[in-house]
Amino acid sequence: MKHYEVVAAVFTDEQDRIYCARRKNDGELASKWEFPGGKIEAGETSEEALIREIKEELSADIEVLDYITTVNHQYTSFKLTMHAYYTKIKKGNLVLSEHTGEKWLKRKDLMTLDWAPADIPIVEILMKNMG
Ligand SMILES: Nc1nc2c([nH]c(=O)n2[C@H]2C[C@H](O)[C@@H](COP(=O)(O)OP(=O)(O)OP(=O)(O)O)O2)c(=O)[nH]1
Repeated sequence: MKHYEVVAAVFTDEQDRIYCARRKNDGELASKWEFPGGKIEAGETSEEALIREIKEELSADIEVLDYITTVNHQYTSFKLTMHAYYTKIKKGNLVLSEHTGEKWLKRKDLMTLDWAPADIPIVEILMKNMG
């Protein structure tokens, strides 16, 4: 069984809305919503991986802020360990290239999306931390 170690970015805007991105329509997680990010490569720290992935996927330079949580999830065809961090855009806007949709949602509305199952514990934490 494959085991992926992944990092995920939680962006908030000035109204404390959270950035959500929809995956492509293929594979086990087709069209599910997620936090942007991806697999950590050999020799990278979580922070380096997150900065690289967001540059690749969304063409933005970011800063990694507070650690949120780590989720372990067993999918049908692979096992996932995912570390989530609050992040901030340093330069540029988020420009979609690999995702098929994006939304900025208030924390209380996060559960209206069809999330990748591994994201549910992160969404629950984000909803509990409502100011
Ligand atoms: N980036 C990200 N990946 C997530 C989340 N939730 C979740 O289950 N995943 C899964 C989907 C993928 O299997 C893996 C992330 O790796 P990835 O984004 O590099 O994977 P991928 O399958 O889209 O890309 P690839 O390896 O085929 O190029 O983690 C999430 O919130 N963000």
